Amino acid sequence: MARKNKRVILENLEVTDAGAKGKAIAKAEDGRIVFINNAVPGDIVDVQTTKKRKGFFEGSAISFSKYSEKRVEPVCPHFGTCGGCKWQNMGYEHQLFYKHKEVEQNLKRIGKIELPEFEPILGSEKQYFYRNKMEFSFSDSKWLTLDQIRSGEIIENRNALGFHIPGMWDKILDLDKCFLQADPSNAIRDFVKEKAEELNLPFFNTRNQEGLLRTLMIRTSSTQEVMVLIQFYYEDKENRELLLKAIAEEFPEITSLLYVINSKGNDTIYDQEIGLFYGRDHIFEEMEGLKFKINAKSFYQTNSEQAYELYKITRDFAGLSGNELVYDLYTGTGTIAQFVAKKAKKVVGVEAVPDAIEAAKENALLNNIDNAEFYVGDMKKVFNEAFINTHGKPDVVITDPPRDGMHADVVQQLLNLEAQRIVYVSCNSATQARDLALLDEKYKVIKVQPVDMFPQTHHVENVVLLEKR
Ligand SMILES: C[S@@+](CC[C@H](N)C(=O)[O-])C[C@H]1O[C@@H](n2cnc3c(N)ncnc32)[C@H](O)[C@@H]1O
Repeated sequence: MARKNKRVILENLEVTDAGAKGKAIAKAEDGRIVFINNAVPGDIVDVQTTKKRKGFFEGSAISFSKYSEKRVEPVCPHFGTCGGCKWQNMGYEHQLFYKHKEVEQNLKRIGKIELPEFEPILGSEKQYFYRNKMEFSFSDSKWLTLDQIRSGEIIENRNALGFHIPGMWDKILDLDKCFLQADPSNAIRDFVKEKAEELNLPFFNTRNQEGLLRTLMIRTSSTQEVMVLIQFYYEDKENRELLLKAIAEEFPEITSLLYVINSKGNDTIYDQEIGLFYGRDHIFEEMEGLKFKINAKSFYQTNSEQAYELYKITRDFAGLSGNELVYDLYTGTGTIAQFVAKKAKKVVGVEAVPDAIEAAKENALLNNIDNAEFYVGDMKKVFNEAFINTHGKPDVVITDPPRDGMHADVVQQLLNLEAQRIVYVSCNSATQARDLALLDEKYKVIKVQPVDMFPQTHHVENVVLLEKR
């Protein structure tokens, strides 16, 4: 194993592409692909390898003999250390180009199906401060940069509140500023850290599982409401209340101040009881007059403005006239279902998470939507003949599965169903391409529209319209 990964330096590589997990791509002299961190297409670089396999290398650019014209100066002081925005050093028009290219290559190479000309990728109007939800971790063992270590300076305060260093479960980057969520996000995070230190509250140590403060979640919304949740490792009522009271006083714009006492090994809150310190236990998002109630555990698309664009494309591709029975598979909290309900006879949403279905039903009531029904279930199990007999054969199916795509049994059931149209929304065009290849037996791809929901990252959403042959 050690031999396999023996580090070498590959000199003078011309970076020609970007894609796979945000890495830049070049070809080594022996023809092997090299996946490179910290480089941009057009750079000429020397690469220190970190991984060596039969068909490829992985590594980081260590010196540059030419800088690409596609480069821009990253705005964030944490670029390069923080794993969040790997493409911040590439102009936005180039980010869009490589996202579009990745979708196209996946659909062509993996799908191997007949494709129409793609719609140009839809960029996000906001390229920074577009997220409505951020989660930060507390740690008493802050990540030190190489410069800090080399300086020999003794850094006594190792408290941090920020993001995990990529690939390091116990090391947290202490953030000065993050460009992903609009104010008051940065101000709240900074204040919480300062106040916690003033109160001498211990930051968490993941390795030893000790310390009081675990995570901070901030949600902002298009209705200008703000939700803040602090996760504690154990109950220390006096200090918990001191900290939360100080936050409430400093930020009157917070409409929902929550806490969790979580003594488990991991810090997911989904199986934990949420405590309400101040305000309501939820905030609202609004889209085209529809209201969506969001609690601490709710899923909601993290780029609200671009989610609206994505949903409009989805509804447009569905081509509804008002008479159709629509299935919305993997419906989450039923946002797409409610978004298309006005234009359909009836919508049936299916989702595996019971809480999400509860929220979908509550939101439908809130929005006076009486032609949408929601059911809990694992698609692979519930999407059967009995389900179809109960709810009817759909005219249109909208499907928005997780990154793994659809289970082969679900695809087979879609083939059996023979709905006139399928609109396939995906956050992973590789698995989408695999599923499209299976659907090709009965469906032709009519339209393809990539959408950028996450500027500065390599992630890309893709909407495909299929029609029955
Ligand atoms: C990409 S999200 C789509 C959410 C929703 N369409 C939206 O725009 O908010 C995928 C959803 O699929 C659900 N899911 C994952 N696996 C599932 C399965 N096997 N059966 C049903 N739902 C599943 C997840 O819980 C998640 O809500």
